[in-house]
Amino acid sequence: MDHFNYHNNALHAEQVALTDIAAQFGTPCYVYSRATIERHYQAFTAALSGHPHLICYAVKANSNLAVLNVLARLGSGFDIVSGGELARVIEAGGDPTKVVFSGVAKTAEEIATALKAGIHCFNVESEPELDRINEVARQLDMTAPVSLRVNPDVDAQTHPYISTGLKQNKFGIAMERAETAYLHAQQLPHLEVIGADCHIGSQLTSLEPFIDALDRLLALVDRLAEHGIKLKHLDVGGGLGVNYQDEQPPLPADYATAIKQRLSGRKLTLIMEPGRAIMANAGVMLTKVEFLKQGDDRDFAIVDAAMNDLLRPALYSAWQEIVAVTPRHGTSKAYDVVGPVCETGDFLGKDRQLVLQPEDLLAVRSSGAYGFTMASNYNSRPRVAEVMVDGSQPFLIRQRETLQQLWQGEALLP
Ligand SMILES: Cc1ncc(COP(=O)(O)O)c(C=O)c1O
Ligand SMILES: N[C@@H](CCCC[NH3+])C(=O)O
Repeated sequence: MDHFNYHNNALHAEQVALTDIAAQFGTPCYVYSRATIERHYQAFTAALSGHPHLICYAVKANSNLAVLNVLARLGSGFDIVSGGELARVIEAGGDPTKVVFSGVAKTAEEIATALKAGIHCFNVESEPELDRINEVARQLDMTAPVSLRVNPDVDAQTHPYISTGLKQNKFGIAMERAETAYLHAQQLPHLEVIGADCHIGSQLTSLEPFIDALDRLLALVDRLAEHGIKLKHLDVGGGLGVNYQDEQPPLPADYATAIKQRLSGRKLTLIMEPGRAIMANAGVMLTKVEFLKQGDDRDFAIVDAAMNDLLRPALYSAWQEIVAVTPRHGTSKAYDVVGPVCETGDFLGKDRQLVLQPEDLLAVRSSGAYGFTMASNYNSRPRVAEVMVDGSQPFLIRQRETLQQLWQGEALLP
Protein backbone atom coordinates (compact mmCIF):
# COMPACT_ATOMS: atom_id res chain seq x y z
CA MET A 1 0.00 0.00 0.00
CA ASP A 2 1.31 3.38 -0.92
CA HIS A 3 -0.16 6.84 -0.69
CA PHE A 4 -0.91 7.24 -4.41
CA ASN A 5 -4.67 6.76 -4.82
CA TYR A 6 -7.57 8.07 -6.88
CA HIS A 7 -10.01 10.61 -5.41
CA ASN A 8 -12.66 12.25 -7.60
CA ASN A 9 -11.18 10.56 -10.67
CA ALA A 10 -7.74 12.12 -10.17
CA LEU A 11 -4.63 10.33 -8.97
CA HIS A 12 -3.33 11.93 -5.78
CA ALA A 13 -0.07 11.83 -3.88
CA GLU A 14 -1.34 11.82 -0.30
CA GLN A 15 -3.89 14.68 -0.39
CA VAL A 16 -2.53 16.49 -3.42
CA ALA A 17 -3.91 15.90 -6.93
CA LEU A 18 -1.20 15.18 -9.46
CA THR A 19 -3.03 17.49 -11.87
CA ASP A 20 -2.29 20.35 -9.44
CA ILE A 21 1.34 19.33 -9.20
CA ALA A 22 1.65 19.30 -13.00
CA ALA A 23 0.01 22.74 -13.17
CA GLN A 24 2.28 24.16 -10.48
CA PHE A 25 5.63 22.56 -11.31
CA GLY A 26 5.28 21.39 -14.92
CA THR A 27 6.09 18.00 -16.44
CA PRO A 28 7.95 15.76 -16.47
CA CYS A 29 8.58 15.59 -12.74
CA TYR A 30 9.07 13.06 -9.99
CA VAL A 31 6.58 13.12 -7.13
CA TYR A 32 7.35 11.45 -3.79
CA SER A 33 5.16 10.81 -0.76
CA ARG A 34 6.78 11.54 2.59
CA ALA A 35 4.29 9.34 4.46
CA THR A 36 5.14 6.37 2.23
CA ILE A 37 8.88 6.82 2.73
CA GLU A 38 8.35 6.97 6.49
CA ARG A 39 6.05 3.95 6.53
CA HIS A 40 8.47 1.83 4.53
CA TYR A 41 11.40 2.79 6.76
CA GLN A 42 9.36 2.03 9.87
CA ALA A 43 8.41 -1.38 8.49
CA PHE A 44 12.11 -2.28 8.73
CA THR A 45 12.68 -0.84 12.21
CA ALA A 46 9.51 -2.49 13.53
CA ALA A 47 10.51 -5.81 11.98
CA LEU A 48 13.93 -5.68 13.62
CA SER A 49 12.84 -4.44 17.02
CA GLY A 50 14.17 -6.60 19.82
CA HIS A 51 17.45 -7.21 18.03
CA PRO A 52 20.28 -4.63 17.95
CA HIS A 53 20.23 -3.20 14.45
CA LEU A 54 21.04 -0.30 12.16
CA ILE A 55 19.11 0.45 8.96
CA CYS A 56 21.46 2.03 6.44
CA TYR A 57 19.30 3.32 3.60
CA ALA A 58 21.09 2.81 0.24
CA VAL A 59 21.57 6.38 -0.96
CA LYS A 60 21.95 5.38 -4.61
CA ALA A 61 18.26 4.53 -4.83
CA ASN A 62 17.29 8.17 -4.37
CA SER A 63 19.77 10.72 -3.09
CA ASN A 64 17.69 13.90 -3.06
CA LEU A 65 18.59 15.89 0.06
CA ALA A 66 14.96 16.06 1.19
CA VAL A 67 14.61 12.28 0.96
CA LEU A 68 17.82 11.77 2.96
CA ASN A 69 16.67 14.35 5.49
CA VAL A 70 13.28 12.67 6.02
CA LEU A 71 15.11 9.41 6.73
CA ALA A 72 17.81 11.06 8.88
CA ARG A 73 15.10 12.55 11.08
CA LEU A 74 13.81 9.02 11.71
CA GLY A 75 17.30 7.98 12.84
CA SER A 76 18.28 6.15 9.67
CA GLY A 77 21.87 5.33 8.81
CA PHE A 78 23.10 5.36 5.22
CA ASP A 79 24.89 3.03 2.82
CA ILE A 80 27.06 5.08 0.46
CA VAL A 81 29.22 4.22 -2.53
CA SER A 82 31.05 7.48 -3.19
CA GLY A 83 32.39 10.67 -1.68
CA GLY A 84 29.52 12.42 -3.42
CA GLU A 85 26.96 10.34 -1.54
CA LEU A 86 28.77 10.99 1.76
CA ALA A 87 28.68 14.73 1.08
CA ARG A 88 24.94 14.50 0.37
CA VAL A 89 24.29 12.61 3.61
CA ILE A 90 26.16 15.22 5.64
CA GLU A 91 24.50 18.10 3.78
CA ALA A 92 21.10 16.53 4.49
CA GLY A 93 21.79 16.31 8.23
CA GLY A 94 22.58 12.57 8.29
CA ASP A 95 24.78 11.18 11.04
CA PRO A 96 28.17 10.09 9.60
CA THR A 97 28.67 7.67 12.48
CA LYS A 98 25.76 5.67 11.01
CA VAL A 99 27.30 5.47 7.53
CA VAL A 100 28.66 2.32 5.91
CA PHE A 101 30.80 2.82 2.81
CA SER A 102 30.45 0.16 0.09
CA GLY A 103 31.84 0.23 -3.46
CA VAL A 104 34.57 -1.55 -5.41
CA ALA A 105 36.88 1.39 -6.13
CA LYS A 106 37.09 3.79 -3.21
CA THR A 107 39.78 6.38 -3.91
CA ALA A 108 42.37 7.40 -1.30
CA GLU A 109 40.72 10.79 -1.17
CA GLU A 110 37.25 9.32 -0.54
CA ILE A 111 38.67 7.04 2.15
CA ALA A 112 40.40 9.98 3.89
CA THR A 113 37.23 12.10 3.81
CA ALA A 114 35.12 9.26 5.19
CA LEU A 115 37.66 8.51 7.94
CA LYS A 116 37.76 12.14 9.02
CA ALA A 117 33.96 12.27 8.99
CA GLY A 118 33.97 9.33 11.44
CA ILE A 119 31.90 6.82 9.45
CA HIS A 120 30.77 3.60 11.09
CA CYS A 121 32.49 1.19 8.74
CA PHE A 122 34.13 0.57 5.37
CA ASN A 123 32.65 -2.40 3.51
CA VAL A 124 35.85 -3.58 1.87
CA GLU A 125 35.49 -5.25 -1.50
CA SER A 126 39.02 -6.50 -2.26
CA GLU A 127 42.38 -7.32 -0.68
CA PRO A 128 44.20 -4.32 -2.24
CA GLU A 129 41.49 -2.05 -0.84
CA LEU A 130 42.40 -3.27 2.67
CA ASP A 131 45.97 -2.12 2.10
CA ARG A 132 44.83 1.21 0.69
CA ILE A 133 42.56 1.94 3.66
CA ASN A 134 45.33 0.94 6.09
CA GLU A 135 47.78 3.27 4.34
CA VAL A 136 45.37 6.23 4.32
CA ALA A 137 44.58 5.64 8.01
CA ARG A 138 48.33 5.47 8.78
CA GLN A 139 48.91 8.81 7.09
CA LEU A 140 46.14 10.34 9.18
CA ASP A 141 47.27 8.51 12.31
CA MET A 142 43.83 6.97 12.64
CA THR A 143 42.26 3.51 12.83
CA ALA A 144 39.74 2.54 10.17
CA PRO A 145 36.77 0.31 11.10
CA VAL A 146 36.36 -2.33 8.40
CA SER A 147 34.05 -5.12 7.41
CA LEU A 148 34.79 -7.44 4.49
CA ARG A 149 32.16 -7.72 1.80
CA VAL A 150 32.16 -11.39 1.01
CA ASN A 151 30.88 -12.78 -2.26
CA PRO A 152 28.93 -15.87 -1.19
CA ASP A 153 28.36 -17.20 -4.74
CA VAL A 154 24.59 -17.32 -4.40
CA ASP A 155 22.20 -16.88 -7.31
CA ALA A 156 19.87 -14.01 -6.42
CA GLN A 157 17.47 -15.07 -9.21
CA THR A 158 17.11 -11.53 -10.45
CA HIS A 159 17.99 -9.64 -13.65
CA PRO A 160 21.62 -10.48 -14.54
CA TYR A 161 22.61 -6.79 -14.54
CA ILE A 162 21.58 -6.41 -10.90
CA SER A 163 22.82 -9.73 -9.54
CA THR A 164 25.98 -9.12 -7.52
CA GLY A 165 26.66 -12.20 -5.40
CA LEU A 166 27.86 -14.66 -8.02
CA LYS A 167 31.49 -15.73 -8.48
CA GLN A 168 31.67 -14.01 -11.86
CA ASN A 169 30.51 -10.63 -10.45
CA LYS A 170 33.03 -7.94 -9.60
CA PHE A 171 31.67 -7.42 -6.09
CA GLY A 172 33.13 -8.55 -2.79
CA ILE A 173 35.88 -10.95 -1.82
CA ALA A 174 35.47 -14.57 -2.91
CA MET A 175 34.31 -16.78 -0.03
CA GLU A 176 37.27 -19.13 -0.41
CA ARG A 177 39.69 -16.23 0.09
CA ALA A 178 37.72 -14.54 2.87
CA GLU A 179 39.49 -16.14 5.85
CA THR A 180 42.93 -15.30 4.51
CA ALA A 181 41.77 -11.75 3.79
CA TYR A 182 40.46 -11.39 7.36
CA LEU A 183 43.75 -12.69 8.79
CA HIS A 184 45.60 -10.17 6.65
CA ALA A 185 43.26 -7.34 7.76
CA GLN A 186 43.76 -8.34 11.38
CA GLN A 187 47.49 -7.77 11.01
CA LEU A 188 47.25 -4.33 9.49
CA PRO A 189 47.91 -1.88 12.34
CA HIS A 190 45.57 0.87 11.22
CA LEU A 191 42.50 -1.30 10.70
CA GLU A 192 39.95 -2.52 13.20
CA VAL A 193 38.00 -5.51 11.91
CA ILE A 194 34.42 -5.13 13.13
CA GLY A 195 32.07 -6.87 10.74
CA ALA A 196 31.18 -9.02 7.78
CA ASP A 197 28.97 -8.02 4.91
CA CYS A 198 27.34 -9.24 1.73
CA HIS A 199 24.92 -7.90 -0.86
CA ILE A 200 23.86 -10.44 -3.43
CA GLY A 201 21.68 -8.37 -5.74
CA SER A 202 18.65 -6.19 -6.10
CA GLN A 203 14.91 -6.79 -6.62
CA LEU A 204 14.95 -10.21 -4.94
CA THR A 205 11.50 -11.70 -4.70
CA SER A 206 12.15 -14.73 -2.52
CA LEU A 207 13.85 -15.27 0.83
CA GLU A 208 15.82 -18.33 -0.17
CA PRO A 209 18.89 -16.64 -1.69
CA PHE A 210 19.09 -14.22 1.25
CA ILE A 211 19.00 -17.05 3.74
CA ASP A 212 21.47 -19.08 1.74
CA ALA A 213 23.90 -16.15 1.75
CA LEU A 214 23.33 -15.50 5.45
CA ASP A 215 24.06 -19.13 6.34
CA ARG A 216 27.30 -19.00 4.39
CA LEU A 217 28.23 -15.76 6.14
CA LEU A 218 27.47 -17.21 9.57
CA ALA A 219 29.64 -20.25 8.82
CA LEU A 220 32.43 -17.81 8.01
CA VAL A 221 31.82 -15.91 11.25
CA ASP A 222 32.28 -19.20 13.15
CA ARG A 223 35.49 -20.05 11.30
CA LEU A 224 36.82 -16.56 12.06
CA ALA A 225 36.01 -17.00 15.75
CA GLU A 226 38.27 -20.05 15.75
CA HIS A 227 41.06 -17.72 14.63
CA GLY A 228 40.21 -15.34 17.48
CA ILE A 229 38.51 -12.82 15.18
CA LYS A 230 35.32 -11.69 16.89
CA LEU A 231 32.95 -9.58 14.84
CA LYS A 232 30.52 -7.00 16.18
CA HIS A 233 28.12 -6.78 13.27
CA LEU A 234 26.74 -8.57 10.30
CA ASP A 235 25.58 -6.50 7.32
CA VAL A 236 23.22 -8.38 5.01
CA GLY A 237 23.07 -5.62 2.38
CA GLY A 238 19.93 -4.52 0.59
CA GLY A 239 18.07 -6.19 -2.23
CA LEU A 240 14.54 -6.79 -0.96
CA GLY A 241 12.28 -6.55 -4.00
CA VAL A 242 9.08 -4.60 -4.50
CA ASN A 243 5.86 -5.14 -6.37
CA TYR A 244 6.17 -3.58 -9.84
CA GLN A 245 3.70 -5.83 -11.65
CA ASP A 246 2.64 -9.05 -9.97
CA GLU A 247 5.72 -9.93 -7.96
CA GLN A 248 5.08 -10.97 -4.39
CA PRO A 249 8.29 -10.12 -2.59
CA PRO A 250 8.68 -11.07 1.06
CA LEU A 251 7.72 -8.38 3.55
CA PRO A 252 10.45 -6.82 5.68
CA ALA A 253 8.82 -8.60 8.64
CA ASP A 254 9.16 -12.06 7.02
CA TYR A 255 12.75 -11.36 6.10
CA ALA A 256 13.59 -10.01 9.55
CA THR A 257 11.98 -12.99 11.30
CA ALA A 258 14.09 -15.41 9.29
CA ILE A 259 17.26 -13.44 10.06
CA LYS A 260 16.48 -12.98 13.74
CA GLN A 261 15.97 -16.73 14.13
CA ARG A 262 19.43 -17.38 12.74
CA LEU A 263 21.08 -14.65 14.79
CA SER A 264 19.50 -15.59 18.11
CA GLY A 265 22.12 -16.38 20.71
CA ARG A 266 24.77 -14.48 18.79
CA LYS A 267 25.97 -11.06 19.85
CA LEU A 268 25.92 -9.57 16.38
CA THR A 269 24.33 -6.23 15.53
CA LEU A 270 22.40 -6.55 12.30
CA ILE A 271 22.88 -3.98 9.55
CA MET A 272 20.55 -3.80 6.54
CA GLU A 273 20.94 -1.58 3.47
CA PRO A 274 17.50 -1.33 1.83
CA GLY A 275 17.11 1.12 -1.03
CA ARG A 276 14.38 0.06 -3.44
CA ALA A 277 12.08 -1.32 -0.73
CA ILE A 278 11.94 2.12 0.89
CA MET A 279 11.79 4.35 -2.17
CA ALA A 280 10.43 2.58 -5.29
CA ASN A 281 6.75 2.73 -4.41
CA ALA A 282 7.13 6.06 -2.65
CA GLY A 283 7.37 7.88 -5.99
CA VAL A 284 5.84 8.27 -9.43
CA MET A 285 7.06 10.03 -12.52
CA LEU A 286 4.54 12.40 -13.98
CA THR A 287 4.58 12.96 -17.73
CA LYS A 288 2.34 14.54 -20.37
CA VAL A 289 1.22 13.11 -23.71
CA GLU A 290 2.62 15.27 -26.50
CA PHE A 291 1.34 13.35 -29.52
CA LEU A 292 -0.65 10.26 -30.31
CA LYS A 293 0.88 8.74 -33.40
CA GLN A 294 -0.36 5.91 -35.52
CA GLY A 295 2.39 3.60 -36.67
CA ASP A 296 2.24 0.77 -39.15
CA ASP A 297 1.42 -1.97 -36.71
CA ARG A 298 1.03 -0.13 -33.42
CA ASP A 299 0.08 3.15 -31.80
CA PHE A 300 2.52 5.36 -30.01
CA ALA A 301 1.84 7.68 -27.11
CA ILE A 302 4.73 10.09 -27.34
CA VAL A 303 5.23 11.68 -23.94
CA ASP A 304 7.49 14.45 -22.64
CA ALA A 305 9.58 12.11 -20.43
CA ALA A 306 12.21 9.81 -21.85
CA MET A 307 14.85 7.20 -21.09
CA ASN A 308 17.19 9.93 -19.87
CA ASP A 309 14.64 10.72 -17.14
CA LEU A 310 13.74 7.12 -16.26
CA LEU A 311 16.24 4.58 -17.54
CA ARG A 312 14.98 1.33 -16.05
CA PRO A 313 12.68 0.25 -18.92
CA ALA A 314 15.39 0.89 -21.52
CA LEU A 315 18.23 -0.61 -19.50
CA TYR A 316 16.63 -3.72 -18.01
CA SER A 317 13.39 -3.99 -19.99
CA ALA A 318 11.88 -3.26 -16.58
CA TRP A 319 8.08 -3.12 -16.41
CA GLN A 320 6.55 -0.25 -14.49
CA GLU A 321 2.84 0.45 -14.39
CA ILE A 322 1.67 3.45 -16.42
CA VAL A 323 -1.70 4.93 -15.50
CA ALA A 324 -3.77 7.90 -16.59
CA VAL A 325 -3.85 10.60 -13.92
CA THR A 326 -7.48 11.39 -14.83
CA PRO A 327 -8.79 8.24 -16.50
CA ARG A 328 -11.21 8.64 -19.43
CA HIS A 329 -14.15 6.47 -20.32
CA GLY A 330 -14.08 4.87 -23.73
CA THR A 331 -12.46 2.08 -25.67
CA SER A 332 -8.83 1.60 -24.81
CA LYS A 333 -6.04 1.09 -27.32
CA ALA A 334 -2.65 -0.56 -26.95
CA TYR A 335 0.08 2.07 -26.93
CA ASP A 336 3.83 1.96 -26.83
CA VAL A 337 4.60 4.81 -24.45
CA VAL A 338 7.75 6.39 -25.82
CA GLY A 339 9.81 9.53 -25.23
CA PRO A 340 11.40 12.18 -27.43
CA VAL A 341 14.96 10.74 -27.30
CA CYS A 342 16.53 9.53 -30.55
CA GLU A 343 16.90 5.87 -29.58
CA THR A 344 14.64 2.95 -30.41
CA GLY A 345 15.24 1.81 -26.83
CA ASP A 346 13.60 4.98 -25.57
CA PHE A 347 10.37 3.64 -24.15
CA LEU A 348 8.69 3.77 -20.77
CA GLY A 349 6.29 0.95 -21.46
CA LYS A 350 5.11 -1.18 -24.37
CA ASP A 351 1.68 -2.40 -25.36
CA ARG A 352 -0.22 -0.57 -22.62
CA GLN A 353 -4.01 -0.43 -22.78
CA LEU A 354 -5.00 3.20 -22.28
CA VAL A 355 -7.71 5.67 -23.29
CA LEU A 356 -5.80 8.79 -24.24
CA GLN A 357 -6.01 12.27 -25.71
CA PRO A 358 -3.08 14.60 -26.36
CA GLU A 359 -2.12 16.64 -23.26
CA ASP A 360 -3.29 13.86 -20.92
CA LEU A 361 -1.15 13.26 -17.86
CA LEU A 362 0.31 9.83 -17.18
CA ALA A 363 1.98 8.56 -14.03
CA VAL A 364 4.70 5.94 -14.20
CA ARG A 365 4.37 4.18 -10.89
CA SER A 366 7.13 2.70 -8.71
CA SER A 367 9.62 5.33 -9.89
CA GLY A 368 10.91 6.54 -6.53
CA ALA A 369 14.00 4.30 -6.58
CA TYR A 370 16.63 4.33 -9.35
CA GLY A 371 14.60 6.94 -11.21
CA PHE A 372 16.04 10.40 -10.80
CA THR A 373 19.41 9.05 -9.59
CA MET A 374 19.97 7.33 -12.94
CA ALA A 375 18.84 10.32 -15.01
CA SER A 376 21.18 11.93 -17.53
CA ASN A 377 21.23 14.93 -19.83
CA TYR A 378 21.28 12.80 -23.00
CA ASN A 379 19.91 14.70 -26.01
CA SER A 380 20.65 17.88 -23.98
CA ARG A 381 17.51 17.42 -21.94
CA PRO A 382 17.51 19.28 -18.62
CA ARG A 383 16.93 16.97 -15.69
CA VAL A 384 13.40 17.14 -14.39
CA ALA A 385 11.96 18.64 -11.21
CA GLU A 386 11.36 16.63 -8.03
CA VAL A 387 8.46 17.30 -5.69
CA MET A 388 7.73 15.84 -2.27
CA VAL A 389 4.21 15.78 -0.92
CA ASP A 390 3.68 15.97 2.83
CA GLY A 391 -0.02 15.62 3.59
CA SER A 392 -1.77 18.43 1.74
CA GLN A 393 1.43 20.30 0.84
CA PRO A 394 3.63 19.80 -2.22
CA PHE A 395 7.25 20.97 -1.89
CA LEU A 396 9.64 21.52 -4.77
CA ILE A 397 12.71 19.59 -3.61
CA ARG A 398 14.70 19.99 -6.82
CA GLN A 399 14.24 22.64 -9.43
CA ARG A 400 14.00 21.64 -13.06
CA GLU A 401 17.42 22.23 -14.63
CA THR A 402 17.78 25.29 -16.80
CA LEU A 403 19.34 25.30 -20.26
CA GLN A 404 22.32 27.25 -18.90
CA GLN A 405 22.96 24.49 -16.38
CA LEU A 406 23.32 22.08 -19.29
CA TRP A 407 26.65 23.60 -20.31
CA GLN A 408 27.79 24.78 -16.92
CA GLY A 409 31.53 24.19 -16.60
CA GLU A 410 32.08 23.82 -20.34
CA ALA A 411 34.47 26.20 -22.14
CA LEU A 412 35.24 27.30 -25.68
CA LEU A 413 38.77 27.09 -27.06
CA PRO A 414 40.50 30.51 -27.20
C1 LIG B 1 26.10 -2.57 -1.53
C2 LIG B 1 24.67 -2.29 -1.80
N1 LIG B 1 23.85 -2.13 -0.75
C3 LIG B 1 22.55 -1.87 -0.91
C4 LIG B 1 21.99 -1.74 -2.17
C5 LIG B 1 20.53 -1.44 -2.26
O1 LIG B 1 19.86 -2.43 -2.91
P1 LIG B 1 18.28 -2.38 -3.04
O2 LIG B 1 17.91 -1.07 -3.62
O3 LIG B 1 17.99 -3.50 -3.93
O4 LIG B 1 17.74 -2.57 -1.66
C6 LIG B 1 22.80 -1.93 -3.30
C7 LIG B 1 22.23 -1.91 -4.67
O5 LIG B 1 21.84 -2.95 -5.16
C8 LIG B 1 24.18 -2.18 -3.10
O6 LIG B 1 24.99 -2.32 -4.15
N1 LIG C 1 19.58 0.47 -10.76
C1 LIG C 1 18.99 -0.81 -10.59
C2 LIG C 1 19.40 -1.50 -9.37
C3 LIG C 1 20.86 -1.60 -9.16
C4 LIG C 1 21.15 -1.59 -7.75
C5 LIG C 1 22.47 -1.01 -7.49
N2 LIG C 1 23.30 -1.86 -6.66
C6 LIG C 1 17.50 -0.78 -10.83
O1 LIG C 1 16.97 0.19 -11.23
O2 LIG C 1 16.81 -1.74 -10.68
